[in-house]
Amino acid sequence: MGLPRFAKTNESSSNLYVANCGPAVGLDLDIVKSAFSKFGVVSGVYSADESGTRVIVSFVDNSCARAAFEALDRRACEELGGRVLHIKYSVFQPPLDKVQVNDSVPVCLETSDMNIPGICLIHDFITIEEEKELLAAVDSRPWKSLAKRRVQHYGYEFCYSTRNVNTNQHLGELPSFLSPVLDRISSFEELSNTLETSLDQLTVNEYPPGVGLSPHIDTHSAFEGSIFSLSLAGPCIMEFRKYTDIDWISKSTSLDKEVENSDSSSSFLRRAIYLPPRSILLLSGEARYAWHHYIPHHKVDLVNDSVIRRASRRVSFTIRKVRKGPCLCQYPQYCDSRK
Ligand SMILES: O=C(O)CCC(=O)C(=O)O
Ligand SMILES: [Fe+2]
Repeated sequence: MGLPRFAKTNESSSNLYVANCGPAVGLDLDIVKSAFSKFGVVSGVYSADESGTRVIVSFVDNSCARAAFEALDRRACEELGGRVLHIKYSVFQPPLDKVQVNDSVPVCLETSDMNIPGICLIHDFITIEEEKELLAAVDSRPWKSLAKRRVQHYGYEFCYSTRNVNTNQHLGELPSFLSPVLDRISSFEELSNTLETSLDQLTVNEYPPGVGLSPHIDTHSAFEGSIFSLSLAGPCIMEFRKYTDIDWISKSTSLDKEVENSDSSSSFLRRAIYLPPRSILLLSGEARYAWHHYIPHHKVDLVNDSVIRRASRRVSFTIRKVRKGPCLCQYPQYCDSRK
């Protein structure tokens, strides 16, 4: 993919066009990112053009971009070798034929804005060092290739054709590299409140850019209680849908299906959340049992007016508890144990 297209603007925005810094003057994009990160979460830093001396710094939030603009425009920036930066606001101009954006649903940054009971996102749940260790651990183990992504299963194998697990085939205890994550889950009140029994299944997913997951509810009869999803290496958008007037099972497509069902005939509530790397998402209660979740198959997402490019990969750890009996949830219309 070429350079993302940005245009300068006088209006406040979450993207900054920053002149007089960049790789051509010895400032790699990650150094620029770290200098601007003290003003808030930077979702990406890109070369603005081929010069190597002009970059775009995209923040997740407009107010952080404004703070950086006010602190750094036409001033010498110590962290960037004392260079005097010239900053303007900038807007992303997607080439409409190429970039698929998440159409009209606003993307929340916090689960408290989503109005879905039972959902909770914790940012920076693990450190950069821990993230590196977890990635090294899974990369030293064998991956299984699916059509578009790679997976690993621990505890129990998840079977994609039946969307269930064979409880008679225990693969063994969860691996020791997961222990710090499990301990931290127990130490967070928001997360451990919903946990009645110990987690015993881990699915590791590796998504290349442009690959997502079709809308699904994790099978009620396969997993009980809460589901945790830890994001590593790259960000994504996760969308949630609560279907209101259709047979739910027709929407529970295979996780690997490339094209989403046409939804023109059904109606559903829709929400979206930005999942940054190192965050953990808890789905419990209604969020887990009644809402479909889905990762759009995009290379670029728009989070409000900020452009977020998917990294070279996103790795997720989905941690669950395998169910040994029928599901007795309060959401029978979404429950395969009642069909
Ligand atoms: O990648 C993720 O965060 C979610 C994976 C997921 O929904 C699943 O494995 O059922
Ligand atoms: Fe899922």
